[in-house]
Formats: sequence, structure tokens, C-alpha cells
Amino acid sequence: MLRQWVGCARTGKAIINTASNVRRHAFVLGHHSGLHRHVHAGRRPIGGAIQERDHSDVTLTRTPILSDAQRRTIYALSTPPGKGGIGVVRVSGPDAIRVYRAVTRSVRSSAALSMREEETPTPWVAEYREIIDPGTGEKLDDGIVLFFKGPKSFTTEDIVELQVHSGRAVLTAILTALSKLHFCRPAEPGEFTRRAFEGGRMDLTQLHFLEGLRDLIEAETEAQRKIAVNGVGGTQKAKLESLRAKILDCLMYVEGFIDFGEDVGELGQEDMLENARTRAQEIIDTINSHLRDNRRGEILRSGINLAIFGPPNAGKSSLFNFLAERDVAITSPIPGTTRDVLTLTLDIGGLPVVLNDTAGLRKLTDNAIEKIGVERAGGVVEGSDVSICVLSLEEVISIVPSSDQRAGRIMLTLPADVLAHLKPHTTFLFNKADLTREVTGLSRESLEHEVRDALIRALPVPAQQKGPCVAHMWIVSLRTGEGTVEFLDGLACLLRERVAYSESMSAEDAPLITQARHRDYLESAVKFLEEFQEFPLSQIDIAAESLRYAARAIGSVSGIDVSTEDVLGAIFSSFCVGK
Ligand SMILES: Nc1nc2c(ncn2[C@@H]2O[C@H](COP(=O)(O)OP(=O)(O)OP(=O)(O)O)[C@@H](O)[C@H]2O)c(=O)[nH]1
Repeated sequence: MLRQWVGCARTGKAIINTASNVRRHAFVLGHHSGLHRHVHAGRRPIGGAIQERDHSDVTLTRTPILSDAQRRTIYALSTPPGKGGIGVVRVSGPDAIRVYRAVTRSVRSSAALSMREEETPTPWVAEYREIIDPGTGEKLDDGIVLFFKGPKSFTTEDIVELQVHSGRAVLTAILTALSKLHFCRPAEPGEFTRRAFEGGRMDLTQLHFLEGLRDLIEAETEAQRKIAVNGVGGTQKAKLESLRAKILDCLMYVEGFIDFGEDVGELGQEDMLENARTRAQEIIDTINSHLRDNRRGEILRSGINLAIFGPPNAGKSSLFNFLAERDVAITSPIPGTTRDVLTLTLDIGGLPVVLNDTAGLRKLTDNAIEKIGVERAGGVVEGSDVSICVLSLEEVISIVPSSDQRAGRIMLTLPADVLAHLKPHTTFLFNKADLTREVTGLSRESLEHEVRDALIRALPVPAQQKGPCVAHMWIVSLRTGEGTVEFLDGLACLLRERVAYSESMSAEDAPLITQARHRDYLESAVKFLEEFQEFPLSQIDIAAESLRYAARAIGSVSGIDVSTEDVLGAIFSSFCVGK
């Protein structure tokens, strides 16, 4: 079936001649260029695809479908790199057989080059062959070679799979051999899947499912597994689809009165438009309630960024090692031992945490390297989700003379460099408690109480009101282990609070937004809905268009409408090379 469409690159509007020759209006996604061409709706469209959607809406998408002549053959390692029983190098594209001839040879005869040029693999039959360097003929390895003849292959193109021994040197030699062939190139991330999608191997929903599946496979902690299962299992999708359905309902209502509004007169139409605006507002409120989630979904998915900072020699690296349960960072009594940022991924109480140790903050010295370290430390604290300020209690505490103890028995002096980096999510760890007991003579309980009060007094006035989280504050000795059990429990609790996570989190409570890309689409849906509310009755046609865009933005997240080039690009690039 041939369908023609013409459109305007500026507005993105198009008119389509349907099979029944009825002219229908449509909107073109990714309408930046190349609209004036014909589209074949068939197995291999040459310029785009036509998807009929609900609500008599037709979407034309331009997918960059290339002819065999334009398409290059790609190759990549499709198994994890490193030592293992088998490594699979996959080659896909019109020149896959040329690759087969150039880099493999029969084990029985070291066939002459001219003979190999004629060799054609038998499809779907495993062959034991030598893998060779195409230039010198040197044997690199031997293994099983499989040929999948397109279109009956994953990408719908000819595929050659080299199953070889997975060793670093073997795999490097084979990939280097392939790089010498001018008719193929390394694959981009997700390019095999992209070709499978473009070849009609999977539809949009399956593609979205794959994206969710990747999160599930990559989940390293219980919290990540929970939100990934939620995505794959469809709870997240159901919530998004319910939002999209509400927008489409509103659109239907608006279109209804565009068609039949004359019957109710202008006053009636104004009422109806007001009603539609109210519906839009309800949807905006629901989306905004998800957007105001403190980024908990994104943080849960990628890990809570936790920065350890403070003055030199306070015990920051000791804390880093304590949390890592091994000696990762060098610790020493020499101030300024840590110069750079050290990063480690950990599981704390089921939550993924990206832990950062930083250089000690201090008034800049002449040492250029230390200067860079301090700058980097500031940047890490700035970009963190939670930060722990480590202070040596011995360094910051002083005993108030007994004649002046109305405010308390102790006083804290916080270094100016530390004060400059305090955030609302900063919490305090007073270390080296073993060195202060003699000095204060207080019981542990009284000491904690006094230090907390002194800390509040030591913070500058704005910070006292809206500043660091003094509710979570600990006194420990990382040397003797004193107070560390309470600290670990408290830290896990603080992290859970930050991302509103509990072990019994149900699918209903799970965050809706787990990726920055999803947040962008929901924000643009709100923008379109607000735009809709601003149009007067006289421009109701254009207002309806804003509702369509809002529905499409939600569809881009739920996977119903992931057809624009931008969305596809984002999904495929998040897959690894070789997938
Ligand atoms: N007495 C005592 N010493 C400690 C404690 N924790 C750490 N130390 C020692 O304090 C010194 C400094 O510790 P680090 O962990 O290197 O301190 P840092 O804050 O990373 O230091 P910089 O690298 O200079 O920023 C080391 O000699 C540690 O062994 C503690 O609880 N009590």
C-alpha cells in the first residue's frame, strides 16, 4: 500500500492521503527536514513509517532507513570483555559474507586467498574455522563461525558470529583484524538493536521493554531491583498511560466542541473551554506532584552521590575505608594526604551509594596540586545528594570557663572553609572521640547532647534556620570503633529518608521518574498543558494541538510514542556496544 504525505517543515503539519483517499491532517514528528517525499508503508519503508494512533490521529515519523548500499557493515564484541570461556564477535550488514571470507578460513586447508574469495557460508550451520589476520593470513584463534542469512536474523541483515576464546589478547587481535577491513566499521552503542528495530524485528513497546530490562540486569542493590521491576512489570507504564488517557479525554472533549460547539453558542463554548482548562489543571497538578519528588527515582537508579568532606587530617579517608570495609584510600597523620577525589560504589542498607572521598579543605597553600584537589572537593560537595562533614572533635571543641556556662559547657569552632561548603543535606561526623573523653569528662550521652547544642550555636544564622541536617549527627572514633554501629544505622536511615525508600516499598509508592530524560518529557507535557490553558476560544484549533503534544510527551516516556529521532537516539545510546 502506498501512501503519500506532504508537509511543512516549519510547522510540522502534514496532510495525508489515506487508502480510502480521504485527506486527513497529521502532525509530523522530527519534522526538521525531508518532509516532501513519499512514504511507503511496508516492510522496508524508504523514507518513514506511518503509524495510525488512537483518536483518529496519524503520526508520520521519519526513521533514517538506509538502503543496503548506504548502510555500512558493523562489528562489535557482544559478550563482556575479559577472560571467559567464549567471546562472541558479531558482524552485521551487507558485507558480512566479505568479512567471513576475509577473517576466517577452513581448518582443513590453509586455502589460498583466491579460493576463500569464493567461499560462501551455509546459513544456520555451525562451522569450526580458523580466525585469521586478513592482511598476513596469520592465525589469531579458532572457533565456531555462524552465518545468519538476512532477513532471518536479529538485525534482519546478514550476520556472521565469531565464537572465539575470550581472552584480552585474542579479542583485541580479532577486533584489530576487523578494523583493517575498509568495508566495515565498529558498531555504535545499541546499533545492533537499532537495526533490529528498523528492520521491523521489534516494535516500540518491545524496545521500551528492553530498556527496562537493561535496568533490571544492571541493578546491583535491592532498591534498584525494585524500581527496575516496577518499570518492566508495567506499574510505571500504567501510571503514565493513565495520565496520557486523561489528556486524550480532554482532547476528545475539546475536539467535540470544535465540531459541534456552534449548537451551544459562544457562552456555552466558553464554559466548555473553562471546563477543559480545569481538567488540564488537574493533570498538571498530578504531573507536578511526580516532578516534586526530590529526584528520588533518578538517584535510586544511578546511586546516591555521597560526598565526604572536611578539613585535612580529620579522618575522611579513614571513614571512606571504614564504609568500603577495606583500605582503599591512604591514611596518614600528614595533613593533605588525599589530593584527588576517590570514588567507590557501595550498597548501604540496600541502597546504591556512590561514595566520594575528597581532599581536605583548607586555606589555599602555594601548592598548585593541592589547590586543584580543594577545587575538586568543592565541586563534589556541590554536586552531591548527601554530604558528610568530618571533623576531628579534638580540633573543634573547647571547654567554656565555668563562670560562663549558661549556654553550655562546650563550644565548637567550625573552620571557615567548612562553613563555606555547608548544604541543607550536610550532616556531621565528629571523629577522634577517643582523644576527647579526658578533656570533657562528660558521659557519652551528655557529650552528644552538648555537642549538638554547640553545633547549632556554631552555625551561622541562615544555616541554623535552613541549613545542615543537625538531627543526624554522630560522635565516633574510627580508630577504636566507638559509636560506629549507631553511625551506620543512622546513615542508612538518613539515606532512606533522602530517597523516601523503605524495604516494603510497594509498586504504588515507587518513583514514577527514574531518568533525567523522562523528567524532561514530563516537564514539557506540563508546558504544553499550560500553553493549552492560555489559548482563547478563537484559537481553539491550535490549543488542541498543544494537548496532542502533551500526550505525545507522556507517550515518549511510557514507550507508546518513542518514535522521534531524539527519543530513539537516547534509548539506543544507553545500550552498550555490541547490543
Ligand atoms: N586517634 C584517632 N586517630 C584517628 C581516628 N581516625 C583517624 N585517625 C588518624 O588520623 C590521621 C588522619 O586520618 P585520615 O583518614 O588520613 O584523614 P583525612 O581527613 O583523610 O586527611 P587528609 O588526607 O589530610 O585530608 C591518620 O593517622 C588516622 O589514623 C580516630 O578516631 N582516632
